[in-house]
Amino acid sequence: MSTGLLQLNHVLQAYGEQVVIRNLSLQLQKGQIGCLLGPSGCGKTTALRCIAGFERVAAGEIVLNGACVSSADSFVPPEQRRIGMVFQDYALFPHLDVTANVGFGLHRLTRVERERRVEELLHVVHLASVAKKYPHELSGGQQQRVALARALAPRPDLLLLDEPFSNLDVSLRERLSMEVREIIKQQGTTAILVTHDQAEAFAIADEIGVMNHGEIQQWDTAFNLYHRPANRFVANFIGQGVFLPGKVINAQQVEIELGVLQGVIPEHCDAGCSVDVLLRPDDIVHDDSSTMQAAVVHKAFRGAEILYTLRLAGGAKVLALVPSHHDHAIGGKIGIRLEADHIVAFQQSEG
Ligand SMILES: Nc1ncnc2c1ncn2[C@@H]1O[C@H](COP(=O)(O)OP(=O)(O)OP(=O)(O)O)[C@@H](O)[C@H]1O
Repeated sequence: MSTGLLQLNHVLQAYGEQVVIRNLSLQLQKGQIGCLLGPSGCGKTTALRCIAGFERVAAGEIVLNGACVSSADSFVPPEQRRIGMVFQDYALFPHLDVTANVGFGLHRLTRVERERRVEELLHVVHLASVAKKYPHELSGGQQQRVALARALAPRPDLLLLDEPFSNLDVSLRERLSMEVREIIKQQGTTAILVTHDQAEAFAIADEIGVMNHGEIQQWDTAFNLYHRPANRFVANFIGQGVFLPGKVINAQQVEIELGVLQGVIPEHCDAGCSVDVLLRPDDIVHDDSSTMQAAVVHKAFRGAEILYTLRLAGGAKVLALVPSHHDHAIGGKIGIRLEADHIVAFQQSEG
């Protein structure tokens, strides 16, 4: 069986006494885009720096293309790892034009080969028209595409992207994220992105590792992180939602104030067990004909939808994502219905 292009096995890294990443394991197949997502200080950048070879690991191993590049007693320097990097601040050479920036790492090629590769990449990143411009003459989005083209030019085995869009405004971020995914896929490159922005992670990555306190909490697709979070941290960190108290009825049913949910209940929960049930804003449907009424306490206009915060009769609050033509005033009541097709619940004693 293939071991993948990149494999981290139980990596541990520390700055002095402070352990920054622990028991970090992941695997990426060739051509796959992975992402490390987590709050500030959780160790994402350190993990990326270990993969790049800017930091050594204290235990565990990093295997690239079948060869161990880092362990407690072996270390391959960064320049021998065939890794490309894209940073938050682009790090372009200000005195070189776009063509020279992109061609910078191609000194091993002949002049003709180099020109051909640069031309090809400028076409791929849609920058052929600014080939002779200098970095300061470009927009932030254009500069980041130059940085991407420069990193991809030498055909690295692995591309690392460290918060590549955090200097860009939100609308551009989303568009560029999708564009960057297409470019990486078109080049067949394997990549890892580090970000604290889940929209960015969802737009780019095939699989995402949610990190907290130096550990991966769940490595999964965006869909599963949202719909099947492995623990409370992932449930809270990904998407929006609230927890409502519930009682397990049997192995397939949990009762909450809004009704009975069908699905798989948490392990070790018998009938009568108290649980916290996660409800996403899309689990609550606005329904004028429903007898169940909830009071509008807050509303956030999102364009196509309004995110309502609603108070149930028993006092608990839930969120509901409702098409924005259903415009209700704060203080008013609306009919709602539970429409969740599975159960996400954690035992009340669970941390
Ligand atoms: N060179 C260093 N020396 C000592 N401690 C460091 C060093 N670099 C990072 N740390 C510490 O390691 C921890 C993880 O930092 P890291 O930059 O990996 O987190 P991060 O998840 O990338 O955070 P952010 O999203 O804020 O960049 C932090 O507590 C940080 O203070």
